[in-house]
Amino acid sequence: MGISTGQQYIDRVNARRPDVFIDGERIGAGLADHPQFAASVRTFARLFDMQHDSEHQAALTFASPTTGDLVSTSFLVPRTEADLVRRREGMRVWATETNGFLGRTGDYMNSALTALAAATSFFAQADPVFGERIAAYTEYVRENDLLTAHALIPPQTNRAVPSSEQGDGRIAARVVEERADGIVVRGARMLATAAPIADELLVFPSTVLRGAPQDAPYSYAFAIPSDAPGLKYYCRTSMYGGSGVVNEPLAARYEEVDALVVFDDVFVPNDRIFMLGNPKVRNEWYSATGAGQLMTHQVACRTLAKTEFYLGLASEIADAIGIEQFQHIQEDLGELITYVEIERALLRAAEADGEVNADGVYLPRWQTLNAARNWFPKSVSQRLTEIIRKFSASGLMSLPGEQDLQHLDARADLDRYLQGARVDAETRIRLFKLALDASVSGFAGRENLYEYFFFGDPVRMKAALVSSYDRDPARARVRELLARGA
Ligand SMILES: Cc1cc2nc3c(=O)[nH]c(=O)nc-3n(C[C@H](O)[C@H](O)[C@H](O)COP(=O)(O)OP(=O)(O)OC[C@H]3O[C@@H](n4cnc5c(N)ncnc54)[C@H](O)[C@@H]3O)c2cc1C
Repeated sequence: MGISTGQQYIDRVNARRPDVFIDGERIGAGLADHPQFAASVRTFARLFDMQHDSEHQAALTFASPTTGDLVSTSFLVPRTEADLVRRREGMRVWATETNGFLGRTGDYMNSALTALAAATSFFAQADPVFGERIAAYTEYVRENDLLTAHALIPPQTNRAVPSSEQGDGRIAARVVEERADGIVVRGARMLATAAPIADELLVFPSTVLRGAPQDAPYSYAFAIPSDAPGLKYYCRTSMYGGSGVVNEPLAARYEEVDALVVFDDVFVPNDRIFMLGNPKVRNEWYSATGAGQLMTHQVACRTLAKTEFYLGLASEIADAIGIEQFQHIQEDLGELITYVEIERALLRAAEADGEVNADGVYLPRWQTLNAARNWFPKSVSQRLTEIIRKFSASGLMSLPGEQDLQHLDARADLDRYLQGARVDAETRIRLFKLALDASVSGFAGRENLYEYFFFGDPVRMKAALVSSYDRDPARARVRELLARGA
């Protein structure tokens, strides 16, 4: 079958029966038409359609190795640097279309699946059958062009103790029964973005939490359809207020729902279980399989597109209200340019310095990507919004609604008093509404939080960076200098 159209994706969303709670309503079907989900579904549908667009098809697709049908480039197993570049070209198209605001485009988890499906030696440590299952599952997702969401971390009840000790061990999702044909899972996972409108939910290990031997019931990796019986989603209130693309230009397009996921005795058949028990092997799920590398490569493409967007937005604002000549404004514009160029350089360096692993997969250089994923959340992402607020100042609040512009009694005042240095009032209002949605609105606040915690807790990620980085050569040079004679 190969690549889906947007309509096929919408039909799938409407055909499913997920158990979804939002704002006091329990929705059992028809999510694509529901006001809380319709906008995000439309955006994802547009991404599916782009795969059929002659302008983008060469970048977004390749011929399936099993059927010859066109499938997403995010499933291309990189064997050479050129393959990695090809993957990046595909990811760049979607990241540019969504300006980096949509974190759950299909290529993110497709990248993880691609690496896991090729990680034969990793799965051989536990049981090769897990490797065979995830390869078959990845082929299923690839050939049917399914959208996957993921849930990785246990609820935040008490971070001072492991999952096995939270609420008598009855809070975090755990295996409560092992049957001949599969497992039964009960409990919760903290958050899954876009899960109610995805086709499949991947319930994989956390990127930062490490399992100890007593965590065996909490140690697993599996996939289920997003409307599997017993699965429930408790969604947060939407960040999109429903007032249209002029008033909420980003939220109206890129709001992704986030949801607490509850497993009420969910049955997972054997062919969808990719790891069971074995916390030690599970701890290396991302690092020893290449999944961490391919996922981070996708994220680095996305965050580059986002940083470029903020550079464009800051430049438009500076020009619109005549502040570009001030030195501190130029300093910030220079900072944004530097971010864009460093991010681009990190991506290229990771690709160029990649290596072929034991399974013959050419992976981007981890140390470079690890630096990128530690650097962006704390140093770059928070500055993007801060710079827009600083440039825009009260312009972010002096913003009448779209309807006021149409009011005959108001129009003359608004045209006069809200014009910019080089733009008319209507253009300026639209630009500043975009700035508001990019820096101050609920949508912007959620994006800030998202980027900060995207890969996990930045504090523990930094600790992992330090412990995994080979500092010996640098330390040896210091010792050598100290030992030198005159
Ligand atoms: C908008 C958004 C979307 C998300 N989407 C998804 C998704 O689709 N799928 C998914 O699986 N996850 C998702 N997440 C969750 C994300 O992975 C987590 O936010 C991240 O891993 C941090 O975990 P936490 O939120 O539970 O924070 P916690 O671990 O509870 O941390 C809270 C605070 O306590 C500190 N802390 C806690 N424990 C320790 C410790 N042992 N050592 C030092 N400091 C500690 C942290 O530094 C932090 O400051 C999303 C998060 C956000 C904000």
